[in-house]
Amino acid sequence: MSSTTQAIIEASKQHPKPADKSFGYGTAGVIPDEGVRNSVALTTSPSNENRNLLDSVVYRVGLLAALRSQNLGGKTIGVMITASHNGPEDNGVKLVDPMGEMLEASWEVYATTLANADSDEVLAEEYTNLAQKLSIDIDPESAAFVRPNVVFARDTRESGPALVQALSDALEAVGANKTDYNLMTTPQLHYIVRCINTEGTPQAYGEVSEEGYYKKLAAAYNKLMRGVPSIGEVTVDCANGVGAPKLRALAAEIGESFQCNIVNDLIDEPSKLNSQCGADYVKTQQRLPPASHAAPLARCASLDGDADRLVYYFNDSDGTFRLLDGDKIATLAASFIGDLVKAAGINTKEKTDIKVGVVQTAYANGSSTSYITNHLGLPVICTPTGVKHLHHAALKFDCGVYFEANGHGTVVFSNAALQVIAEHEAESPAQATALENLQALVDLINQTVGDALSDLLLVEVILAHKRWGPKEWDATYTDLPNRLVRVEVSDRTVFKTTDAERRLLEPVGVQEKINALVGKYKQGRSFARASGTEDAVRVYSEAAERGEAEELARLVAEIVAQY
Ligand SMILES: CC(=O)N[C@H]1[C@@H](OP(=O)(O)O)O[C@H](CO)[C@@H](O)[C@@H]1O
Ligand SMILES: [Mg+2]
Repeated sequence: MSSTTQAIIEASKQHPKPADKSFGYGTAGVIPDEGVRNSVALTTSPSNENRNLLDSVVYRVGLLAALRSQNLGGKTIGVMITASHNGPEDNGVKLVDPMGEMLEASWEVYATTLANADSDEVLAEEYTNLAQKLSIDIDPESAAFVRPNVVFARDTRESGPALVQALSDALEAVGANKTDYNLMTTPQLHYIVRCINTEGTPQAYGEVSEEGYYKKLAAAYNKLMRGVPSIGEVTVDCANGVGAPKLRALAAEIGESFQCNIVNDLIDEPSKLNSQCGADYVKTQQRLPPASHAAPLARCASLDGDADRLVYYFNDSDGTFRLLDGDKIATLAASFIGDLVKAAGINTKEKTDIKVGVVQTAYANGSSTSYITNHLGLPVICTPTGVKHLHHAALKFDCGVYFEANGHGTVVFSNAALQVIAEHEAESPAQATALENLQALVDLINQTVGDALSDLLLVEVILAHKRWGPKEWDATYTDLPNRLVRVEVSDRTVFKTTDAERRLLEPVGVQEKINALVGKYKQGRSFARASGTEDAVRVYSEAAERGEAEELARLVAEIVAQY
């Protein structure tokens, strides 16, 4: 047995895997998937149970992060400890690949294999097998040994520090270089990883530090706001999570051109995380967080617990709540960028065409899809749920705008587009201004992953440029009434979909029944798919009238419930 495997076994004894538990990789690229966490949270001593459960998972993910780094010649890999918008007693861990993307999908199975190894010895064996399969030399004494580089951070959850210890123990066992970035938002860690791996290259993404992140965003924001009158304060609900101190630091760096009123910033009270606040609360409850006391027509936004989701909303003059979700953010961003590209004169020259496109999931409101296609004249791609799918599809465009309806998304530019934007020569002062704005926009947007802080600044810039309040933004198109229902079934795995999850292949015959129902409703659309994060099937429906959308959802849910 090598000294490394011996060290792995020794350290693993401090982080034993709970018997009778198995772990999976969820839709969000988190292990364990949210279903496992949530079911654990129901036990009598939730936080202790959770901590024990995840301890072994995080230790093993640490081993995998090191292997991933070695497999990529020593490139730096990121590990983020967070459970996002979920309850404070939950936690999870995600890996970040070198360019700041989520872990390549083919590696998810390795994560699952290591996480589920039954004993310390089996774990060491699986680790060795994996290293062999990937031709990685794991002996630090060997000449071919590549020292792994791993950086990590956590959100504000109480279980975070103990899990960081588990991670750290794994990295030490395999002789990795490690840097602890302590508290960070998920997108900040993605930024750091990309900066490290591109440092000193023509693609250098920014200064490798949290300050560097603030400086980059602040400079871009201030450039875009030059000569643009302020549209006043935005109220931001930070879900009582890590986004609060980070937004405050960002706002301080920007200065007076960005006015925000931060609410729900109690990070010293961990039980308040995502409780009665945050992007998920607002989206699912369709109401203001009780702590926000916004005046009618005042702009409000909510982040989630790790600040990678953003939704906007306002109360109309008559008091009705209006949500400006990820679809509205995507359409706003796509139209603004499309206009800038045109105004910069880029698309008039055949060779330097920049094709802007939008990526959505089946949960995007049908009205948003029609608006993008018919009004903005831009192509739309629909992918399965989960940002890893959207991000991948967005890379097919020169400029790909992707958002899930729940507010997770960003804009990605291809290298060719970046080059055109950097080198294009403006032919008039108006073109020059548009071009400068486009160049600043590239810096303002966190292209590694959906980033609530970066997206917030993006929306603020666009609204200021358009001189729009939330009502004008909301008026761009009217959402079709819709309904999302959660149906508990005995085995959700029997629901198999195709066509970006919009149609069921199995159980056989169910799709035909859904089709027959949908046909009866004006502008009706409905689909059912197994959730990747909860033990349930989700049914979505929309139709021209509220009552019809509700009825359609109920009837489709009844069909699903029979299985
Ligand atoms: C309808 C819906 O909102 N689904 C969410 C939810 O996935 P499900 O697979 O539907 O449970 O959690 C994912 C992770 O946060 C998120 O990416 C996705 O949008
Ligand atoms: Mg999140």
